[in-house]
Amino acid sequence: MTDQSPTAAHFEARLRRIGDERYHDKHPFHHLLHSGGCTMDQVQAWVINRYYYQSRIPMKDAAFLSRLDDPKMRRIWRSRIEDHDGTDTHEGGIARWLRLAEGVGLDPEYVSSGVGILPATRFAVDAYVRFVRDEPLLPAVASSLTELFAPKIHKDRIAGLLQHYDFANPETTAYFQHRLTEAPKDVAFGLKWVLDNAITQADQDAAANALIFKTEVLWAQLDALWSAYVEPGRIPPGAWQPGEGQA
Ligand SMILES: O=C(O)c1cc(C(=O)O)c2c(n1)C(=O)C(=O)c1cc(C(=O)O)[nH]c1-2
Repeated sequence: MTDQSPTAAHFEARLRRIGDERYHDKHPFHHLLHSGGCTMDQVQAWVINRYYYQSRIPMKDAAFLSRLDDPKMRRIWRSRIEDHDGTDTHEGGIARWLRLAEGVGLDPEYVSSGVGILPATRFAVDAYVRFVRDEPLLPAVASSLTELFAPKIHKDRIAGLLQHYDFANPETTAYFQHRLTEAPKDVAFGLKWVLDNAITQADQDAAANALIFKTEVLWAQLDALWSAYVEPGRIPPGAWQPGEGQA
């Protein structure tokens, strides 16, 4: 925590508590994945579905950017889009995710087509894009603050994948390695902005509720994955069937 008023410190602690209680690092699917317990079908299902989240992140950031009238804030925020889409000289997160897809045996064209995404994943991710597009700026920024809690899960994931799965190597885990520097940069700006702009109790409640909403967007995706591909293994009509989309 930085130098701040007691009210801001109290509010920041409230936001961090939401992560302690609700972030998706506590979901059993992540425990299964990071401890080496996933079958390759389950890993592939995760890579396919999580790609949909990845692919929508720069779209939600573009929607957010279009609402900003401050050029300084637009300049800061647009780096998030470049982190995912890349630039002429730097590869972005989407390309890195597709290398992970290839590494686990999937056809990257199948993965990027969006075919076979679980319905609940699509609904949750689309709800996040709409939330950021339509809600006031304060909750829109606050909803990105789950990234406060992401570096720990990315570190756990890199270590867990490297230890337990043959497909894991510096190339296939590069996506997570890059997020270790990208996410803290984003969140340093986002957290300060939220703390500076959430003045009233109603503002703070709106920001906290936005963060809770986002933890639910993440949790719902893993619940969907679990029910389709772990237990009871009920794959919804139209969703990916193991064996489809192979490289
Ligand atoms: O692997 C993860 O657990 C995880 C979580 C989150 C998150 O907390 O929303 C993001 C990411 N990864 C991520 O890689 C990423 O680029 C990202 C962007 C955002 C966002 O809300 O703008 N969250 C996340």
